[in-house]
Amino acid sequence: MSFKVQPQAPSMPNRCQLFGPGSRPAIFEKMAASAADVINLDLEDSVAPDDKPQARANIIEALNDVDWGTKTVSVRINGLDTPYWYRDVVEVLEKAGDRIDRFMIPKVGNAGDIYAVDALASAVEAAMGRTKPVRFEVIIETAAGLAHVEEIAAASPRMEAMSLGAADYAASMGMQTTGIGGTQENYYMVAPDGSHHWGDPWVAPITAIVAACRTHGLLPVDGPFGDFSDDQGFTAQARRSATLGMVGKWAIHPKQVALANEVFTPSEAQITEAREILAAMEQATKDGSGAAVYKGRLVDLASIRQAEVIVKQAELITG
Ligand SMILES: CC(=O)SCCNC(=O)CCNC(=O)[C@H](O)C(C)(C)COP(=O)(O)OP(=O)(O)OC[C@H]1O[C@@H](n2cnc3c(N)ncnc32)[C@H](O)[C@@H]1OP(=O)(O)O
Ligand SMILES: O=CC(=O)O
Ligand SMILES: [Mg+2]
Repeated sequence: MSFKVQPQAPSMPNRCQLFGPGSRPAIFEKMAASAADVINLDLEDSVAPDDKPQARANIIEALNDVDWGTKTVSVRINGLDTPYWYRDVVEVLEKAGDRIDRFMIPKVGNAGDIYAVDALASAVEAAMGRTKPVRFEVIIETAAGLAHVEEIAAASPRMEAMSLGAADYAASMGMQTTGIGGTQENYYMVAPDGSHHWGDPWVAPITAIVAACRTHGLLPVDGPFGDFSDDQGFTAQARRSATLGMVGKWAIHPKQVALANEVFTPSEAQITEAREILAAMEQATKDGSGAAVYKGRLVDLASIRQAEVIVKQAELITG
C-alpha cells in the first residue's frame, strides 16, 4: 500500500440508478415505488429543448411532494456547453427542499467544469441558508472526460460517484456504432478455427473510471444499456462491470432494476465463500502462517482484502 491510504467510497447502496425524463411526471411515483437505490430525474438528453423549463418545474414539485423513502435522489442537469445548466442549478437549489441529494453533471471534460458547478451551487446554498450541501456525481462520456478522469474525480469534496455514459462516449470517441453499451457486433477476434469471439469495447473506460474512483473514494457506476428487450445482454454487461469493480448500473427502463440489483448484490454462494476464506485465514494466522489452502487454491493476506469487499457489499444491503 502507498503511504497515502486508499480512501473508502461512501457507504451507501448504489446498485441501480433508475432514470426518468423530467418532462414525464406521470412516472415519478412509479420511480419512487421501484426497488432502485438511486433515482435520477433527468433535465438533460431525455428532455426536448422546449420542455426544459416545464421539466425543471416538474422536478422541483416532485422533490418537494413525492415520498422518495430512503432513496438517493439525483437531478441530472444540462451540460456546461448549453444555456440551460445554470438555471437547473439555481432553480432547483432555490425552490426544492432538502430531498435533493445529488446533481449529476453530464459530459464533464475537466476539473474546471466541476469547479464551475461547485461555485454556483455554493453561492445559491449560502444565499438560501441551505445546510445540506448537494453532492455531485458525473458522467464520463467524452474523450476529454476520459483523458482527465482522475483530476475530475479529485475536483471537489462534493464528488460522490462517477458513471460511464456509453452512448455519448461512443459518439465522442467516433466509435462506429449506434448501440448503447453491451456487445458490439463488429468488435470480435477470429479464432484459428475461424469462429468469432466477441470482446468488450467498454473495458478500457470502465477500468479508468474504477481506478479514478477507488483512488479518490468515489462510487464507480456503469451507465445505460439501451436495448431494454435484451435481459441477457444487460446482465452480461452488468456482470462484467461488477467483476471490474463497479458498484451498480443505470436502468433506463423499470424492468432493468431487478436485473441490476441481482448482479450487484453478492449471492449467498459468494458470501459463504468469502466468509470461509476469512475463517481459513483466521486459522492460518493463529497457526503462524500468512497463507493457506482453501478448496485446493492459495489464499493469503490479499485474499482477506478480497473477501472483505464481498462481505462489506453484502452488509451494506442487509444493513
Ligand atoms: C443515454 C442516456 O442519457 S440514458 C438516460 C436518459 N434516458 C431516460 O431517462 C429514459 C428513461 N426511460 C424512459 O423514458 C422510458 O422507460 C422509455 C421511453 C424507454 C420507455 O417508456 P414506455 O414506452 O412507457 O415503456 P413501457 O410501456 O414498457 O412502460 C411500462 C411501465 O413502466 C412505466 N415506466 C416507463 N418508464 C419508466 C421509468 N423510467 N421509471 C418508472 N416507470 C417507468 C410506464 O409508465 C408503464 O407503467 P404502467 O405499466 O403502469 O402503464
Ligand atoms: O448519458 C449517458 C450516455 O450514455 O450518453
Ligand atoms: Mg449522455
